[in-house]
Amino acid sequence: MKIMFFELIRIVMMRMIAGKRYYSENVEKNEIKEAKKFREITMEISRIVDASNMEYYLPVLGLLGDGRTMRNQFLLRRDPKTRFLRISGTYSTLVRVSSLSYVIFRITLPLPSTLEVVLLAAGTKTTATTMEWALSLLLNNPKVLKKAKIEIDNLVGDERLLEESDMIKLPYLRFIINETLRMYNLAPLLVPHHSSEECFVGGYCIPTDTMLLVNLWAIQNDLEIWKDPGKFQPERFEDLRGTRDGFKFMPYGFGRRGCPEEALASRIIGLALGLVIQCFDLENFGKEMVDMTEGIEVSLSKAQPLMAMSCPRPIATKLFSP
Ligand code: HEM
Repeated sequence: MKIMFFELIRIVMMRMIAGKRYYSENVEKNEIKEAKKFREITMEISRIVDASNMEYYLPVLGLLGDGRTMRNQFLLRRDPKTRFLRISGTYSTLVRVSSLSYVIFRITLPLPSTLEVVLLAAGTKTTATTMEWALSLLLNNPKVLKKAKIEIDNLVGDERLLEESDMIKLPYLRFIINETLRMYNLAPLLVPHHSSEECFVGGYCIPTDTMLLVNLWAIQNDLEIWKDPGKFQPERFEDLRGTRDGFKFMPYGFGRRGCPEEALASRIIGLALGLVIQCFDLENFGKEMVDMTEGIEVSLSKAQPLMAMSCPRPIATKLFSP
């Protein structure tokens, strides 16, 4: 499941950034090599984002250069004629009008932008791994999974697939995603913040130029705020008015430096997870519960990738049969 969710997100991100899929079944042969390289690089980006950087402690090491330079050169290659971002192969005319790369290029001309790399770094692992956690939790809680299935079936029926516009009418699916983000947030310490001037936080004086970490995990699992925080109970979100109700739940951070793609991420996760639930009967691989051990990276990922057994439901057979 981990591989599939990552592949899906890479495709969505590249459609957004470059205006085309990074890989599909009918790509030309010479593009396959580039697609593989791109996949390796996005995996490397995740590793780098998660790792401590020796350069922070010994700045002189920066002079030696590292894989990031190579990565950025590859990702930021632009077509010499059009100057559009080149990730894999040539571009269709669609790219010229609809890709983020085009918009950024128009704004930042003539400087190459690293925003695309930032989006890949910030958006790929967060979204894919949240889906993996959510599905792991559902497999360990079959009653919740059944309830989600009933909600989707009642709304959508068996003649069509779930669509983005349905999301607003599926509160239980939304509660499941919220509960996943409460328990397993990919950014348990958010992103380090920095005080540009002296300020007060919780009564403490924070001098200028201080790095501030917010322990989001502690807030979202605080026994004084949440009843049985270790239990997966999507229903608890029924009583929560507004997502950030008193700042006890803020999986995407808050304020000017909060995640700019909260709406995009929740739509992608909702739609992808909803479609998996709608189209497949899923079971644990083996008799044991899914292993929920957390990895050791800075971002909260699973130590063991999720494996699941899936059987297409009648709706999938009906809609996908040739
Ligand atoms: C489940 C999915 C996601 C989660 C949980 C998440 C969470 C976060 C968090 C906690 C922050 C830091 C906020 C803070 O420190 O106050 C952040 C920042 C950011 N996120 Fe997301 N994010 C997700 C998906 C995405 C996606 C899909 C994209 C892009 C396509 C994205 C782009 C960014 C960027 C660019 C920033 C930095 C914003 C800044 O520093 O001003 N994120 N995200």
